[in-house]
Amino acid sequence: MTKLAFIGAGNMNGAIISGLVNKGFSPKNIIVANPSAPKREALSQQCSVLNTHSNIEAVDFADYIILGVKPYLIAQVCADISSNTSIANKCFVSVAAGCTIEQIQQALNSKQPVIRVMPNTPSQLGFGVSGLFASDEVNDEQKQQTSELMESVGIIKWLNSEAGIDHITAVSGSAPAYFFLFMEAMQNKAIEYGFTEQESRALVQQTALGAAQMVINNDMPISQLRQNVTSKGGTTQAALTTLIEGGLEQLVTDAMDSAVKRAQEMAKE
Ligand SMILES: NC(=O)C1=CN([C@@H]2O[C@H](COP(=O)(O)OP(=O)(O)OC[C@H]3O[C@@H](n4cnc5c(N)ncnc54)[C@H](O)[C@@H]3O)[C@@H](O)[C@H]2O)C=CC1
Ligand SMILES: O=C(O)[C@@H]1CCC=N1
Repeated sequence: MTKLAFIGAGNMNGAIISGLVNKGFSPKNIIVANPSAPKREALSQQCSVLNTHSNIEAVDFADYIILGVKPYLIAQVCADISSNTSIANKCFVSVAAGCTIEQIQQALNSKQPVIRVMPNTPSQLGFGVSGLFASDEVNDEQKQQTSELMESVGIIKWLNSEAGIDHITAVSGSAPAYFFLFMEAMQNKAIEYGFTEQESRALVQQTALGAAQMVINNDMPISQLRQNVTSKGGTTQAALTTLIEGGLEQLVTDAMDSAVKRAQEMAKE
């Protein structure tokens, strides 16, 4: 059975672990490493996975090492692992934004198989999106197993180039936060109208869910779904005109370009 070591017990690794365990992946085959106890112990208790303070112990346990620390820590963590234990036959999977395969292999001091995955936090609920790109050293079995792993928490897309990871970061990795910001703004306005915080949240979340379900369950273009809500001269048209004249579409594309640019900058830092 495949054994997984998650390095870092934070938001993203936590979301993937929860998703995997919810889908029936055996928690006995998962270990999570984090230097400080509270997060790893909470995750370990919540998902019944093994935990350790030692990255080395976690690496020794597993075939796949999922690197889920902040990007600026990836090189340090990799260097520490490779100088303290054998990494032969281990496949490294990095979820870090703006951290290239070449940098990871350099830090590991070995042309190790490395797969970059750009997931998102809805993986926790099985609604994730992950972009994947593999180094030349990754074999078919490792590709297959990583596909199965990430497919168990959402949909996946193998990318043709490593640069595609930065694009999918803008499209889906960072994107739950765009929708959250939109929903926060709507919730705040609903509160201003006099709904309670709880009522406002319920109204906004159900509307967002309904809109996503409409997109999922219809073949028609999203623009058609929008038009179906928009009566000529009506309330929706008034609202959309405000959004469009305020530059929403340009803002969204600019925001996505900013995410790509930031990922590219991070790779140079
Ligand atoms: N949060 C998100 O939505 C997404 C995050 N990512 C990537 O996931 C990675 C982690 O991000 P988050 O989970 O948001 O951060 P986080 O801060 O929630 O988690 C990082 C964890 O690493 C632990 N840590 C620090 N030093 C360590 C070490 N030396 N060894 C082991 N663990 C250590 C921290 O204690 C923390 O629990 C980043 O590289 C980010 O680019 C990728 C896609 C989406
Ligand atoms: O904000 C970040 O840099 C990470 C990568 C995608 C989502 N969170």
